[in-house]
Amino acid sequence: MNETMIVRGAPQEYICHAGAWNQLEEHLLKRKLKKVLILHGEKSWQVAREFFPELKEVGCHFKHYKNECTFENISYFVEFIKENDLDGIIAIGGGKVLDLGKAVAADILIPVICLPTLASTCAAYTPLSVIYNNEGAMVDMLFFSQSISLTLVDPEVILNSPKELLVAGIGDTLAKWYESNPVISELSTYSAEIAVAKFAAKECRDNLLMCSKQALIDLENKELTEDFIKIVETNILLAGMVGGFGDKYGRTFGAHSIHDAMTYIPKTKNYLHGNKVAYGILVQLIIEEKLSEVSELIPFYQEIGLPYQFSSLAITRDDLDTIAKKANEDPLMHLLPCQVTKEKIKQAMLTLETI
Ligand SMILES: NC(=O)c1ccc[n+]([C@@H]2O[C@H](COP(=O)([O-])OP(=O)(O)OC[C@H]3O[C@@H](n4cnc5c(N)ncnc54)[C@H](O)[C@@H]3O)[C@@H](O)[C@H]2O)c1
Ligand SMILES: [Zn+2]
Repeated sequence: MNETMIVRGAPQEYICHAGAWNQLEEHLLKRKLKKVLILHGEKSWQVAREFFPELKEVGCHFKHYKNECTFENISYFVEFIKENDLDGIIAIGGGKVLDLGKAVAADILIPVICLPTLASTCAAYTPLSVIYNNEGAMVDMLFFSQSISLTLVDPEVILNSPKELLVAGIGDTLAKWYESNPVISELSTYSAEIAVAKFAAKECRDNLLMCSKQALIDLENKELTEDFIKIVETNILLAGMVGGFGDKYGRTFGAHSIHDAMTYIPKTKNYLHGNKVAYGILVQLIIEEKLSEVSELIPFYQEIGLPYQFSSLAITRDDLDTIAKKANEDPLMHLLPCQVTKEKIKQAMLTLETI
């Protein structure tokens, strides 16, 4: 293997423990930040505000964002920061608000501090943002040359998040292994970067299969346990490492191609990203003729409530041709080391229905 790979960094500092947010002001002062924008979502702030520490020496401008992480929102907050002469951003909430905070900070090269309120994505780890338009369609993905300055994960805050978002995060993170492994396995030798990505992807799968059930019970009982913290860190930190180190070998392949194709069926809009990706993992495994892995995963899906049949995602047989066609048009689908056709994709979805 002789190709250039880019390792995209972790946050400059990543700290995860109960009460981690309480040291926020110390971290701001260490960074010589004096006046910051506190960017938050609406629903997430209802949960986050009771955990957010009082800042005595640092000036704060609280603003909540609306809609999506759009280019318009990025420009709006860039201007707001310039007008108010602010020197840093604290982004609090789910993946969308963290992505917005990172994109604004990267545009004017000021530090961004991420305080996740969900463990549904690795957005609190990665130096990249997914950009949408106002209608909610994804339009771009921006990679930044600056890392997040600090990620403060307080698992106690995440213990107050909705169960279905953690389940979806588990589905999305599970794909890290099932998508990267077939592509990495094709390489006769691989670099140190890919070795780290592969290790992280395997840890993701092993932790999720081992600890998810208990972590979801703990979430329901609001009990901060080792299993719960393990799942939080798996979805945020380990998931981020797969893409961060694996570069194009750690990105999204088959399962996400199925997900993306499903987004062309409007009635699936209300189903969470991670749920559709989880379904896509099973379709991908059938295309790869790994039926024993499908049989191993289905009891896990049943246990934690991930969908394994298209009917659970409001899809009917009439939609299968569209999904198969769209997925087959995605070049990433064809990075899988087996022949993929639209007939094979459709047949995989039909086979899954019978398992
Ligand atoms: N940058 C990256 O590396 C990366 C990776 C994966 C996904 N993403 C992006 O992340 C976004 C998805 O993120 P998400 O799944 O976190 O969803 P989200 O940010 O849309 O949040 C989902 C909903 O949950 C609410 N919420 C947040 N915290 C809450 C809490 N504690 N309690 C109750 N409600 C709460 C939010 O207000 C929102 O309504 C997408 O835009 C996706 O493209 C980015
Ligand atoms: Zn995903």
